[in-house]
Amino acid sequence: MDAIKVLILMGSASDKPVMAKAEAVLEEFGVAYKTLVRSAHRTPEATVQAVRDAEAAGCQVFICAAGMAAHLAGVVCSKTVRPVIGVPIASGPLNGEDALLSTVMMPPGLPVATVGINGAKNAGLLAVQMLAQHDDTLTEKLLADRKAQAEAILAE
Ligand SMILES: Nc1c(C(=O)O)ncn1[C@@H]1O[C@H](COP(=O)(O)O)[C@@H](O)[C@H]1O
Repeated sequence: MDAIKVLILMGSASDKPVMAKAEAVLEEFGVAYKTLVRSAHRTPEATVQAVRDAEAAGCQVFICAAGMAAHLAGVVCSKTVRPVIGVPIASGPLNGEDALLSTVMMPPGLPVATVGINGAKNAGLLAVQMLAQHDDTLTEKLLADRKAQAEAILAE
């Protein structure tokens, strides 16, 4: 795996359209990332291997997206002490409420920073904010982004 700062994992290729918003944020901020489809349920060994490979490649933050019984973020969290951001995906008959609860309700000792249902954009921004703790250039870009958001509102 080439050097990366963020690994995006998603439980199914059907999650890709939502997760494109996280990829767009990382591209906008110039953060090196990789995206893989891996499932804690369907490909458990490959999921663990992806975490190991990503850490060896310098990964600092994991973003894990899954719908329905969303165990991917929790399993990744069990394999790393890097921050894990969980994105509950709206899929299946419960429209993401199942994924939200199964992602956010981690047992004490294993935190997953969970964004809203389909909150892929915020997951990307949160990853950038984590990386910005040790990167002044990213901090400046985040401040410019907040300013642009405020100006867009005030111009309406
Ligand atoms: N929740 C999980 C996990 C997991 O948690 O490991 N693996 C796949 N999935 C989710 O199942 C949903 C339906 O998947 P399919 O569309 O492939 O049937 C997807 O939203 C996926 O993230």
